[in-house]
Amino acid sequence: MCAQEGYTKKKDEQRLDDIYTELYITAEGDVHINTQHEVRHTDAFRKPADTEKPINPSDMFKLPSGGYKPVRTVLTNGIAGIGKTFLVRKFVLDWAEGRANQEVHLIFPFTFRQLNLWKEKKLCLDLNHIFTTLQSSGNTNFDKSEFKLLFILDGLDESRLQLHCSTSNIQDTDFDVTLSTSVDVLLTNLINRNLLPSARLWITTRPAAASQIHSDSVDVVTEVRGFTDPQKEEYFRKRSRDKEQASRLISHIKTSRSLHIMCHIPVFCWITAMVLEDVLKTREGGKLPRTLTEMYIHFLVVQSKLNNIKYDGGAATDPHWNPESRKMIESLGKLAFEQLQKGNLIFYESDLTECGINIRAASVYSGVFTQIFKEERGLYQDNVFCFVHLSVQEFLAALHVHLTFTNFGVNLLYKAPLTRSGVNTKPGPIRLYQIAVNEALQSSNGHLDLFLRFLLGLSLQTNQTLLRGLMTHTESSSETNQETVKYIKKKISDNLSPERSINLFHCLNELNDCSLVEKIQQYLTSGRLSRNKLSRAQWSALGFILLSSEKDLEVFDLKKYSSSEEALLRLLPVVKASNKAVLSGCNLSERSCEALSSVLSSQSSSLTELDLSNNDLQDSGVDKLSAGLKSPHCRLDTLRSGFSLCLTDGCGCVCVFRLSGCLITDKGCTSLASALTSNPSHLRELDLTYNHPGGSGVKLLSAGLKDPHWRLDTLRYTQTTRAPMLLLYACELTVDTNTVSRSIQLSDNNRTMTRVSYNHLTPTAVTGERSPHRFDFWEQLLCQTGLTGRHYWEVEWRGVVYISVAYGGMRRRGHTVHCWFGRNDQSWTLRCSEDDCDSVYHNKRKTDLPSSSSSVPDRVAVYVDWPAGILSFYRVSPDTLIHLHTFNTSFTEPLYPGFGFACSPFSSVSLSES
Ligand SMILES: Nc1ncnc2c1ncn2[C@@H]1O[C@H](COP(=O)(O)OP(=O)(O)OP(=O)(O)O)[C@@H](O)[C@H]1O
Repeated sequence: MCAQEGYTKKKDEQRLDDIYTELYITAEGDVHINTQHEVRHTDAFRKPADTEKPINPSDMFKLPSGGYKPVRTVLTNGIAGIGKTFLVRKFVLDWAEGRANQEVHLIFPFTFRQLNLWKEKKLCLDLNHIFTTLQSSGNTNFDKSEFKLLFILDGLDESRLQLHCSTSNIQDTDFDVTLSTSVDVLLTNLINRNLLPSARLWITTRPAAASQIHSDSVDVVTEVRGFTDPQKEEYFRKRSRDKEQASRLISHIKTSRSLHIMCHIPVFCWITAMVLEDVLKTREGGKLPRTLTEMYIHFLVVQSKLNNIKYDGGAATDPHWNPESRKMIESLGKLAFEQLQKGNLIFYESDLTECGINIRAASVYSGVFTQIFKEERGLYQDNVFCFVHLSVQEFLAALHVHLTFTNFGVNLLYKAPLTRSGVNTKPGPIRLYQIAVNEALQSSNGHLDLFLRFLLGLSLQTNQTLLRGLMTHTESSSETNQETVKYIKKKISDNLSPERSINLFHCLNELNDCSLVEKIQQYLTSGRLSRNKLSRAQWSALGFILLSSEKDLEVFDLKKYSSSEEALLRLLPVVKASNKAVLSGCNLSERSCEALSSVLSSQSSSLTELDLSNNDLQDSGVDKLSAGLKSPHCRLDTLRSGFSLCLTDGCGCVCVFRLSGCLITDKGCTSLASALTSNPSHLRELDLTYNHPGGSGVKLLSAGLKDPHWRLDTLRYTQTTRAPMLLLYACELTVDTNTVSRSIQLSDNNRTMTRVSYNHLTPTAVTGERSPHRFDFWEQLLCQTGLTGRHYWEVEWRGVVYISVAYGGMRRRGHTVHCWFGRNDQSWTLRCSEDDCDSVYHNKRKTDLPSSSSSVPDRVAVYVDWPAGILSFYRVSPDTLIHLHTFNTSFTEPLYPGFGFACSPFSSVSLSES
């Protein structure tokens, strides 16, 4: 099988096997298509993979969860140019050559591009004939057939057919295969399982069009993610026979972070290879293209130059553009735009003629611009044409709109009535971009998304300069760009689907908008889009934008995106590219440590400072991190677990590793010591404050200090002591008697609260008049003053109690959970029973705590750092504090200390003297 990579005709004969580079493919844990419908949980989706495991292309029809349920329909998502079509071809080739999927007897590979040509034509499925020929038995019942069929439908986003597959109420109809019918009906029935339910079906699509198929019709969703770093290199090495040139190309790409990142998209690799081969020939170094638009402009210029030399006898030093090539780009642009608007990706001779392309010269055109415009033999032997890649059509279409606007003042997107002169009036460049944004947002299958990115990219002065000679004059103003940025941001704030918002982020990136990173942070923390609503693919798209944006990722602060493990795992490449990662208080667990360990041991990681404080990583997590520390690639030289900051030693490569409040004990220390023994040359400073390293852990590490092979010269391991807490932050609590439930008795000058049952109520129990502030069902109370600074208090308890803090607005009336500490988003609570503190609650979420020592008094300390969003609970032993749990959040209102009591009688809390 030959690869059509947009090569010249001769190179078209390249074998697919020779240039095919493995792609990174994953299984989606959820179906992010059809967000408006409930997601169907089949076995395939039920088990979200902990860490993404790549799928082997030949395993496309196996359940990612490893089950044995037969898979009928696989939907493969992937952004433009990520390699879906190549993957399909490779799959078919491997099957045809007997390398994989041999249980399939026949494969029918279709592209929607071809299928569109059959639109409105009546067809009779010739399966009858195929089957009777195949089956000597004469069995015509397809579903009882021993023959396994596979239908591949590539490029759903290119479909112009009327498919009715997006709803879940699919009617079961008997489908008569002997009758002729339209291709739309055939495909609808095939996808909806009415036709050939036992045949396999593989559909590929760009993500925005995936919603055309309801999740009920899909068993497994996979995603093509493009190339990993090693795969990128492999691509360039395979492509170029000249090893030295390949190496130069690779190291050149690595000099630009954004270019290197963009090269995870294969089509971008292809274009980059062509542009850089030219750049490297003509000049060393120079500024490398950074954005998609920039790269495609270079691509166009290189093509024009090559063709001038090849066909017009020109020289390399000639101007890039001459009247013929200008005219040709104008015609091709017109064709690209007009057909894109109609949704056509394949054109007939008449389409070419309409755009001023002389049909007799078409072959010359395709020869001249082989890599842009390709002639294909149609199904009915008509000559049909298409661009070598859809993205090239999208780019030329945007260029056409841009050139028509700057050269002639005509806004092709403006749909107002024509003026007397027959052209649309020009409502100004700002309007042009606004209309383009609106049009792209209105498209149901996202067919204008990439077009919009290119159009906005072309509005930049720097990009227009690259097109000198093609444009009669440039038209760019920073005011227009700012207005457009503002408009896009406003649109992002509207309730858009994640796919749409992500495309708008790409647009901001094309416009070099420096507030892009903040906008993404805002978008995620605003709560409009919770982490649960984002699919893996969408997270990785955001990560990609962050990485390719201009803004330096010096410090990556996870909290600014989402304080969650999910977010960390999805944004791991961003962590890897940052110098410092602040991951404190993000609810991370051992799972994150495993992933971070791989970052630490990665050769390409830039990470030199890592803050993991206030996460319950425990010893098992530290064990995982230690594995990363052992790696010879680890650049870490300071491992820190205290609140204090580590200073760099001026020799670069200093990594601050904070593990404060991470519940590390002797065991964790042993892992760290073992990591340092096998790789002693990096870690210079180790700070284990606010953990519980215990005597033996400290002893092990202290011994390392004296070991001449260890680089470690500072070890900190202080336990949290009470004295400074009491001294600095102690606060006096006063019960707010208006809030006290009627089953609570106050005594000892209101410093002791005891839960009593109604029949034990004494005159000293609260009997005050009905107060709207009183808890009328739950046996709870609040204290008087709302706290907004740093505060520390201690209480002693008996029985079962809830030591809490709450916002003043927490509801008091009724027996709903809204009034119960910890069961709403207005309060946080620690549950202590008999002589242990076993769990914490917030917003109905319960976290179990490991058993704390029962040999210490029944006394609990609470520390609130309101500005930092920290709420910590400790057990109090005579002079140290044993950390129980820390909530990390952003407090939005003053916090009122409170206490709740369970039904066990005579539970009590006493406030300690400060
Ligand atoms: N596995 C691969 N090995 C080598 N080159 C690849 C590979 N995958 C893609 N390419 C290159 O990228 C180009 C685009 O790939 P392909 O057409 O498969 O993308 P696509 O995902 O189908 O894009 P679209 O959604 O825009 O149709 C190919 O023409 C080829 O040059």
